[in-house]
Amino acid sequence: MTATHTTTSRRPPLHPPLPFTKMHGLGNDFMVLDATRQPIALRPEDIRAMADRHFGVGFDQLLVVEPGPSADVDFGYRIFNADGSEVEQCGNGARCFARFVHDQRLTDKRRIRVQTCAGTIVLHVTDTGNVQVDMGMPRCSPQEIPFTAPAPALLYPVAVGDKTVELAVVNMGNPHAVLRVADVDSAPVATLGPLLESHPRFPARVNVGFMQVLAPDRIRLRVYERGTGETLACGTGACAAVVAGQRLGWLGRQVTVLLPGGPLQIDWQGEGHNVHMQGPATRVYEGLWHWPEMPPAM
Ligand SMILES: N[C@@H](CCC[C@H](N)C(=O)O)C(=O)O
Repeated sequence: MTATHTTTSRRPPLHPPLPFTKMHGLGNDFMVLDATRQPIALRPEDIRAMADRHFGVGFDQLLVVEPGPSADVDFGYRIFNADGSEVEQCGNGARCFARFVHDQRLTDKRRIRVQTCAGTIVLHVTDTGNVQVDMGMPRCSPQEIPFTAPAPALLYPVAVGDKTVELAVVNMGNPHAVLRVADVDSAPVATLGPLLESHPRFPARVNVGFMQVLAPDRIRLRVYERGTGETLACGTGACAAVVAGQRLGWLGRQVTVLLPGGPLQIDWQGEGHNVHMQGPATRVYEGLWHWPEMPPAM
């Protein structure tokens, strides 16, 4: 999919409506487009218009299903945040992706290999309709996040305004910072989230997770997502929190992550292993996107 650039601010009047499916994974919601049957060209401003919760469809991320770019994968998967930025990975989106390609009869395979900007992931549709995702190997060195630090560590002090917070960093295809808090209900997600998201030590910006450890196999988590704001659930955020918590000795190998939208099961057998996630994927409705008339340039 390539962005189009035009010299006029008005779309051609007969631009056909675009079919889409609205889906969610534990309340992290998506507009899903099928670009396997027709090419779809969107500009960041189109995505922002679609994402608008009052004037558009409203979503946290836009997911685009594309033909597999090579013979060893079944599909391509592109992801855009509500602010129009393209991102490398989306865990809840991956589960909805699997459900979508089944519902649309694009494949009948139970094991689906998908190419993302961050590499290949493998999705497995279970008998119960849940989806298991092999999210690949986490990466934790500062340059892989990317994060500016003098040397690798498990926790980094980071100055934010007049405070210093301690955080772990994990790349799950996309960048995550994880902070441990005593109580997620009172955690400063709305204030610290955006400050860390755009902190100069994270040159590609970052998703910020606030984790409350209830037991070695149970955490609560809220995530302020890069390019979107706080969401009801973040799949890669859940994986990153479990990886960070396990490396720090706080968590075991199988953890239930309680997000505001519901629970995810995360399994990480430790260094050198891939992270596995399991959870639901829900179709909400099918719709047609009618291109808005753009206002004339002022
Ligand atoms: N909601 C997602 C993550 C989406 C991308 C993220 N906002 C980013 O910018 O990296 C998930 O479920 O993983």
